[in-house]
Amino acid sequence: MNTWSDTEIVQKSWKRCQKYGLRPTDAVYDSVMTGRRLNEIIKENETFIQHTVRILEKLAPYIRQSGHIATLVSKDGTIVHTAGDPSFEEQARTVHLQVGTNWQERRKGTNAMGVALVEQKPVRVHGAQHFYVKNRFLTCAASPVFTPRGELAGVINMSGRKERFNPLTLSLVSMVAETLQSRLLLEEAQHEHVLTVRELERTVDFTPFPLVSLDHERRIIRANQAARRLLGQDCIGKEFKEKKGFVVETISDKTRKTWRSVAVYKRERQKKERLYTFQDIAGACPRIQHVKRLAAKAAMTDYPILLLGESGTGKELLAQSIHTASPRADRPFIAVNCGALPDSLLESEWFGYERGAFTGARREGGIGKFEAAHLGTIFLDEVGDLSPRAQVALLRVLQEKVITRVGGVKSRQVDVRVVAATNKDLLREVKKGTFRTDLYYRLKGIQLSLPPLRERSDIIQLAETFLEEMDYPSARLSKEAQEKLVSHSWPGNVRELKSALVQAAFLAEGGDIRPEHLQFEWDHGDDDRTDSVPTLREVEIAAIQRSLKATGWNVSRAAELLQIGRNTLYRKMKGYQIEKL
Ligand SMILES: Nc1ncnc2c1ncn2[C@@H]1O[C@H](COP(=O)(O)OP(=O)(O)OP(=O)(O)O)[C@@H](O)[C@H]1O
Repeated sequence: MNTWSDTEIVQKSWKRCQKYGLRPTDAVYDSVMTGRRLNEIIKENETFIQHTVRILEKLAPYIRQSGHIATLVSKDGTIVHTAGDPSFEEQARTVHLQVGTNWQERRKGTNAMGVALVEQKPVRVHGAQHFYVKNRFLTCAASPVFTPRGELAGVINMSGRKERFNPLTLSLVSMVAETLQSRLLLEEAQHEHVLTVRELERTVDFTPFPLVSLDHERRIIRANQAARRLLGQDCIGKEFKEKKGFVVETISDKTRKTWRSVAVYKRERQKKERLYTFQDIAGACPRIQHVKRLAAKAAMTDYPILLLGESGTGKELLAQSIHTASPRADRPFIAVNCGALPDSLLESEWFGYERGAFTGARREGGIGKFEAAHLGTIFLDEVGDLSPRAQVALLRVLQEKVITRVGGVKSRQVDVRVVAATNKDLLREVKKGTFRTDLYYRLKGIQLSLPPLRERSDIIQLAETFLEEMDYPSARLSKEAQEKLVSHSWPGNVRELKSALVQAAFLAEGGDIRPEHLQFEWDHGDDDRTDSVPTLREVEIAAIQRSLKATGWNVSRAAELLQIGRNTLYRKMKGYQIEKL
């Protein structure tokens, strides 16, 4: 700061003082604040004072030798701390250069502390530049201090007798001010850091995925609740041992010198496109084991297989597993939904069509399901729902092993292995005359029946296996939840079980699954009134319509909501004549 600008700043200050009505020769009115009010101000400036004390301690020998005292001033002008030459302190008191006095320009006229508060820059006021005559024995230099957010925190000042003037004092107060600012900034950064860590800890505790932070020696420094449940409540500080499902990722700072790791629980999701194998069929129940054994044997033959079982018992899963275990494994597996097909589309869908076969047909013609399955396996799902016409068509292709595309004349050989499935009692349909006897025997080379879930002895193990495979690995079944699972009637079988567990694991938020987390679609409790009971048909129609409306008529998603198979839904829609308007 040069003398010229000092002079200019001082002149401006004098003008302000005159405007306030101050006169240089007047007695200065000082009220020295003490007691509670002073304590309050000191408390407000606590951090500021603590940092100043530490810095001034280092400068104490110089300040003492220079015959000055240093003062720290709050942003409202009150001196909140002093340090320096005791011999000068006494004289300083004559003008109340002491803790508790306010040195605002308005009160004490032009002075370095007051002017620095107004101008918010470093300033020197020497001897006669002071407005009040009484203060003219002083030489003072002051610098403002700002908070990390750029707000004025106060002023640091050094005052001495004018004979002890030293041009470097202004630089010194500026340096002290800068050091103070750095300390305030550092402290704020530390606070921020602590807050960020706490915020992070709270947030990660709410995620059901286990998350662990490790130091550079792979010791656990943080673990969320889900991880603590998995690794033990006392895992902090212990060495992290590789655990199945955890993937460790290393994080380093910019210098690449400091680093730590996070261990995230990531169970690889099954690839959707992959066909199921026998390994995917979970269950320790002797009945399911028996079916698996027979199916594995049957896979090696070329006999047709008929799978029987309620909806959601795993018929398609078993059909795919038979294919993948068979010599045809590297050939196509084509699934055909027999219930979903109107008679008018049957032939073109199954046998294909030649170009120009019908209006709207693709130019190049289309390949049918049987041709697509050539040398592989065709899975005829919901085969019990075939119309009489479709039954005839199927019987023919099974007998002759040739197909003719719609609009074509050429016969084509097809070599397919047939696996059919139904949730109907096919023999009863045969007896009723709704299913052809000859077709029944064609399909029933080897018959396998899948047990309904309520008759299986491994519901709990099955549920635990599914939970393990899910994205909520820490969810465990409480005793009471296990009892609820076992006593449920499982109309939707394994599909319903899976869906109920996804919902339960989600509701449990990483904790144990309790009975109230298990919600079954048809579980509405007891209602004793008989007059308002809707018929099952009404309930079904309403549920189907609601699910279709909710999913914008996406049949697959509606079926998921209803926890029934897509095929079953199609069948029900057909039966109840539910159509999109
Ligand atoms: N034993 C099992 N192990 C693992 N998952 C199973 C098992 N049984 C069934 N599932 C699962 O249950 C769901 C329903 O199985 P799938 O579609 O094979 O039944 P479905 O009997 O063909 O049903 P629908 O007759 O309604 O078509 C699928 O998600 C399947 O993976």
